[in-house]
Amino acid sequence: MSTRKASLTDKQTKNGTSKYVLERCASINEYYDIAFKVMLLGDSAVGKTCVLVRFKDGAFLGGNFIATVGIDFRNKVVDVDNFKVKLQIWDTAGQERFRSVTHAYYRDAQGNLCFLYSTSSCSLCGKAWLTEIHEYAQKDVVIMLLGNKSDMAAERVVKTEEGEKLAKEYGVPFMETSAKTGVNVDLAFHAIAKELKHRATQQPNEPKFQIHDYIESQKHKTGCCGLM
Ligand SMILES: Nc1nc2c(ncn2[C@@H]2O[C@H](COP(=O)(O)OP(=O)(O)OP(=O)(O)O)[C@@H](O)[C@H]2O)c(=O)[nH]1
Repeated sequence: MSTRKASLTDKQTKNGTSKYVLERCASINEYYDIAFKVMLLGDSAVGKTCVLVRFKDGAFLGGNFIATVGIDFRNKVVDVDNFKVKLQIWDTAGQERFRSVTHAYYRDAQGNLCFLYSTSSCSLCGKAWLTEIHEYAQKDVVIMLLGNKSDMAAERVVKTEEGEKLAKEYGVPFMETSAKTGVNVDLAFHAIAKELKHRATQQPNEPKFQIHDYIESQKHKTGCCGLM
């Protein structure tokens, strides 16, 4: 975890009044209070890159599938209870041949989003990834299980209940996402950001943040599509 504040500079406006302006570069993403690293894990083609692009740019990468080579990352700053939380999100390659590259990044990540594939019969893939997280990641890493491609109802093989059962077995939250429609994508990242921020700033007498309850309350509040 690292923290940084953009510097405040006292500047004169045209009418002589002074006001604070944030000194920052071209991107608003430069300013944040606290930062965390989050890894996206799962088999090749489950949709890790597409979910990340949906969250970062609000767009869907359709068309030809181009597999990630090694590892890539993107940053996004989200608002959590008046805190600017920067998520540095590592998009890992799902292909087996890059596994040793991925292993090297586990120890620095505070959050892991583990992807299931709702349209593949590989319901046990999620289990393999969760086992791997327990082997390589920090002990207190925040984990979430996602069933992506929920929009492909006709091709669905893994049932919602199977994802829920697996998540319950490992004591982690579960939700179904779609990079195509955007369903629950923002909610997944916001929930992770909120949990990480609470853990980092929680006062001894403050109640623990309940990520499961938060997800359920937001799902109901926002209907089909997660946080707007
Ligand atoms: N219908 C639908 N297609 C999706 C969704 N997410 C991803 N795809 C498609 O699935 C394919 C694989 O998506 P990627 O995001 O590249 O998969 P990945 O998990 O990053 O794969 P690797 O880089 O090999 O690990 C692409 O053709 C996407 O367009 C989704 O939610 N719905």
